[in-house]
Amino acid sequence: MQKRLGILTSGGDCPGLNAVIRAVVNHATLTYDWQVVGIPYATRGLLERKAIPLSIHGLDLRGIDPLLNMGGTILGSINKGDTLAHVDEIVAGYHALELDALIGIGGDGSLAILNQLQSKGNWQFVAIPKTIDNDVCKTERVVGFDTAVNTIVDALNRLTFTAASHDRVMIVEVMGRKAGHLALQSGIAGGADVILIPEIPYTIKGVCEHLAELRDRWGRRFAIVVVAEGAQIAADSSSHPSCEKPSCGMGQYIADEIRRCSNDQIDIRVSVLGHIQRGGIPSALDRLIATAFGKAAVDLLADGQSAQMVAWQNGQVVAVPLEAVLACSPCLVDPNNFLVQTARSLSTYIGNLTPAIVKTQFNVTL
Ligand SMILES: Nc1ncnc2c1ncn2[C@@H]1O[C@H](COP(=O)(O)OP(=O)(O)O)[C@@H](O)[C@H]1O
Ligand SMILES: O=P(O)(O)OC[C@H]1O[C@](O)(COP(=O)(O)O)[C@@H](O)[C@@H]1O
Ligand SMILES: [Mg+2]
Repeated sequence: MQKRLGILTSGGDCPGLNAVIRAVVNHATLTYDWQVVGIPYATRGLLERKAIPLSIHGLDLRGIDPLLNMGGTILGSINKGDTLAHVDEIVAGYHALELDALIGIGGDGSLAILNQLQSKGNWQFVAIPKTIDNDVCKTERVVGFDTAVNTIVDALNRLTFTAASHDRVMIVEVMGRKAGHLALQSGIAGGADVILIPEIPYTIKGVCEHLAELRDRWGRRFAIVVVAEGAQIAADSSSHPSCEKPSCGMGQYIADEIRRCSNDQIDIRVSVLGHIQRGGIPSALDRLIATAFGKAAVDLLADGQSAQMVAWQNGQVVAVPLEAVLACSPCLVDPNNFLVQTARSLSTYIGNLTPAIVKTQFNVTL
């Protein structure tokens, strides 16, 4: 019997979502002869009982398929709303739309919501991880992260030479309220001198001493500081911004503090990259991950499986129970991991690793 498969995108958008949709529609249609419908605006589409038929030729009637390299999501997405107050209606929406199965593409927050709905509704459901925060656990790769890292590195490339030309310190604020993967990986790849992430508290003294050392010992009169929007200061400080929402002013705060500790002797500029990090054409790697994940999700449904997430592990795409993923998400940067050590090996300042942090957050001994 022909299956009717729904697909939705949930949470913050990221590059590569349309490439997933393309892969799912193609594989489900061509290999299994299923009908695929898109559910607009995530769970809101289920609530409002909306489904859009999706064809393998994408949007263009001349047969051009723009989905592989188009940013955003043609289905729309939401990352706010009282979804869990409408569980029964959303669950009923799946059945009213006569879906036989659903693929949900989302980050840790979306997957937690979708998991509750699927277990209540007895849906056949498979998840595909996407997030520029890279904080979904049990998978080495997610859709969207690689493009966001490349976007930041591109910005760092540009900022380095203008910083050097004017002997300036450039502060670059990137996304990441709780997870610092984006700041850490782009900071290393972009040659940052200072990387501040939520998982490893920093001190202003540490930042200022490092900038002074660069100048006095190595003759470097410019520097690049990458700061995650949710970076944490080590000592309690009433003036330190907390990041409950995007654009919390972390870059500006650090700029003001460096000015203070240098007696205004350092020329500083701040760039807040903001939603530029979420947009753009997906990288080749993100298209590859998106396509492999889309195919694998369809195969899992064809195999009768449910409540699973497709994951990239040891170079293979595998299925992991959604419950197991949610039990350990969000996945934060382990302050002792090899990338942190790599940054330290270049004498990048990356905060102060204390035994207490390692013990309380990650339960490992120094
Ligand atoms: N269907 C939804 N309804 C309401 N809020 C949602 C929904 N999906 C996700 N969210 C919220 O949006 C935020 C981001 O979602 P998430 O899936 O983690 O995406 P990402 O981290 O990639 O931006 C989370 O706080 C989550 O709870
Ligand atoms: O698009 P919005 O609503 O401004 O959200 C921006 C936030 O989305 C994210 O990409 C995902 O964050 P969460 O999963 O923690 O909600 C953050 O890095 C960023 O702070
Ligand atoms: Mg998230």
